[in-house]
Amino acid sequence: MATIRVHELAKDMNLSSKDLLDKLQELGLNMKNHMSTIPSAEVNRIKSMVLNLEKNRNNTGSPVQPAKTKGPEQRPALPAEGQKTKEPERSTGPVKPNPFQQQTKKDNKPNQFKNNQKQGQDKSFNQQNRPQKNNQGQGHQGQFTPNNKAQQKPGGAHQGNKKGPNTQTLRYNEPVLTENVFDEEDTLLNKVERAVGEKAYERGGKTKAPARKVSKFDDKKTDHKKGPKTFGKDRNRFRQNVKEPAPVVVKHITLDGPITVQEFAHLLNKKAADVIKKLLNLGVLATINQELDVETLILLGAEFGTTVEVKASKEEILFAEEPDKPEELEERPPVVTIMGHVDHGKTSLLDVIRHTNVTASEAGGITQHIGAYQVEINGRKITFLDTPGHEAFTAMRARGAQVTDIAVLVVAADDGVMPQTVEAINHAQAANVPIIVAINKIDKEDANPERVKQELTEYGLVPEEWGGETICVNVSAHTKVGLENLLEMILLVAEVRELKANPNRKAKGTVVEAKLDKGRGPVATVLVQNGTLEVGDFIIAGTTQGRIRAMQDDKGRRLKKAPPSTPVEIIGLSEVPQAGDIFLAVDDERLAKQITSERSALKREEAIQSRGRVSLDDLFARIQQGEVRELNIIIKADVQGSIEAIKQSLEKLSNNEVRVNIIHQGVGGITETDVMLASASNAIIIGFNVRPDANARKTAESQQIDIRLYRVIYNAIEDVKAAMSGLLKPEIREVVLGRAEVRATFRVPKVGVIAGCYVTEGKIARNAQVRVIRNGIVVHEGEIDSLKRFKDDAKEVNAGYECGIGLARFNDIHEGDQLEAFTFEEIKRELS
Ligand SMILES: Nc1nc2c(ncn2[C@@H]2O[C@H](COP(=O)(O)OP(=O)(O)OP(=O)(O)O)[C@@H](O)[C@H]2O)c(=O)[nH]1
Repeated sequence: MATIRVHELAKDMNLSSKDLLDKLQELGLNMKNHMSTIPSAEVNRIKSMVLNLEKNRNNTGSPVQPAKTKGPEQRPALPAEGQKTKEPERSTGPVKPNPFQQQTKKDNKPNQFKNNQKQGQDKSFNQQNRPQKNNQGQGHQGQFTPNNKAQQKPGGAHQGNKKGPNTQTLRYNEPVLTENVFDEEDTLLNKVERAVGEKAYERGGKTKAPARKVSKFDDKKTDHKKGPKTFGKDRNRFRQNVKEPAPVVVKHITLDGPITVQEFAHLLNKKAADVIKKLLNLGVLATINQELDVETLILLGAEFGTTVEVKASKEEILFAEEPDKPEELEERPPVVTIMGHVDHGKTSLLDVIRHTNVTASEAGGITQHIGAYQVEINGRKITFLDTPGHEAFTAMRARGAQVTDIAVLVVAADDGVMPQTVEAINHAQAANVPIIVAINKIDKEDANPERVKQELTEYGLVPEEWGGETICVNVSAHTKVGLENLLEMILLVAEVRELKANPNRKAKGTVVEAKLDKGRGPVATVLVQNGTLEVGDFIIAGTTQGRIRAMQDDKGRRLKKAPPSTPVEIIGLSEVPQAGDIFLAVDDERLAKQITSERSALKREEAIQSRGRVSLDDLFARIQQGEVRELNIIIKADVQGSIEAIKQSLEKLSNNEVRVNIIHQGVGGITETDVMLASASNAIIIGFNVRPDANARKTAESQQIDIRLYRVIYNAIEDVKAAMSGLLKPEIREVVLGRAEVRATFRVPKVGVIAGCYVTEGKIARNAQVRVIRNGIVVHEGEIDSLKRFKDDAKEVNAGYECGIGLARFNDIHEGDQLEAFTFEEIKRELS
């Protein structure tokens, strides 16, 4: 279940986390701190509750809004029970009247509220009054009227006025019913609110209404409107239950993270079987030792009338710092990445920009390679990232760091749009980064910038002069023509984007490059993205930490401070971090060390997250749950024609529930870059007559990317179609046994060609199927005819050994080919 943190919601609502927390507190929602989680499904509802709270406050004159007279300053009106401070763990906070109920129909409110209205005001009434009842803990005969809520506050006996179902008093006196009234919209928030109410009720009321007994009726949809029969029956049952000794009900649990069913049952003071039963009601099938994620625990706790709070890790608290206020933000230089096809002039362009602008302003300045550098144009700075564009995008984005503000796409005017140009466009578009096209080499005779522009339109980049939005600049890295214009355009785009950061806070940024230097130890080039990094700061980056001993910029100058958008080389870290790691300056060393040790826990979380990756196997279920609205696909194939055919057929599969997006396509084998893009964009990869290389396979495995390989286009389309409609049944799955490299070939008379191979991975088994891969493309698939170690037949040959392989009915084996042995495995379909 997706959740959102309080601070994120606060940011979204343009409030400080503290303000929002106060408001939530006021609404009786027990959020402990800005890292507390709110289920996404409740966000809209909470928003409207908070907004209504504001509205009601402003609306002070209205006589029909008694709740506003009970603002936070009126809290003492509620009984000031000592427990609140004595037992913070068990306290659910002051329970305030819910302004929710003061909505009028014309209010623009979420469905939830509309339903509340439909179901009767009793719900809001209960929400409002039960706590009050508890607070007073005295008999109350239910003289409640909407205009007299303030006077009603002290009320709260358990014997109700049963004059009729339409009197709020009646409902007020029937806590059992309140459980059922919410059935239709029994969301987590409702449950939490109820838990809040019940807790208060229990503390103040003379009867300890056992939440467990109440929950007995949970599954019954007891709608009081249906008639008094059910109502009375349940009430009687409730009364009987009241006489029993109340079980110890745990009202609040604080957890550090996920725990098992058994552990949770123990904390709840319940039998594990009861917990498993409740889980079943929630649609979760779990065993006693199964670990439950925090969202499930919160939901489960609510089922038992227990609020579950999950403590944010130190790291979470640290990373989720208060958002900057608009007045604290200052303009920062744009961070630019240069991308493009091989040999189109990226390096030349970067070099000429750097040298022209560096040497001009820094006579004799030494430029050194630190993976990023800054240039100054008309007093304004631009930061260039010197890493290959797609790496900057995918590697860093895959780690959650978005560093680039603008992508400069270099296209050679004499060559036009090429495969890597398209790849670069796809990467930038997937990252939502604006593209400026630099049409390079215009000094060449056969340069044809107009043709380049024409070609670009096919990829959605329509030049400005043709009525589009893409800035295209003609340049030459050789003659330096157009360079200034290009830089000005970068600044223009930066200005439009209003790139800002707060220099007056602790630094946060991304590691761009890192290496181990013999003399200096771990050296990292980092890009400061917010705040100011200073010598002496203690930073953490990935799983490493350390105090910055020295900093220098791309010109080799020692720096004491690095403001936002500055790339600097730092020394002082204990280990080499990874490019793409987010770094953060922290206040003390102890905390930093604690946090790096907490990273392992975070890794576990990442593993859980990667389980959330899209795969064809569970696509349907996830579409049904509303988790997947778009199916991102990367297509790699042996020829362009196949790509087009697959693309068109797949795009046609889009329906109302899910849209099929081909985010990248290309001719050739599946590479690590494809997998990284899939990882960053949560895509699946479809390979047609191509294979992933070793790195791609490893990365796909670790990132849990679904790679589907096909030899028949129809099968690919059918699989996606079946997955989208929940009919996919991959009973048989291919298992790769190993790979061998062909080092030599021998023609044996009457036998055919024998490949002298070296097994590089896994094993080659005699009875396996084998495919011949040449430059990432499958050229043959068939059976092994012979497998020999020296002169002897072998059943299988393991990695690290040489062998001779003959293929059945196939002799066109070349030196350098890869032979991949595979077999098929039956997969038992799990019931879903
Ligand atoms: N005539 C001309 N040649 C250029 C220009 N820019 C680059 N070249 C030449 O094009 C070739 C490739 O340039 P690079 O800068 O290495 O291209 P690249 O895109 O960085 O190439 P990779 O690093 O291999 O991806 C070199 O021989 C450059 O001299 C230009 O503006 N005009």
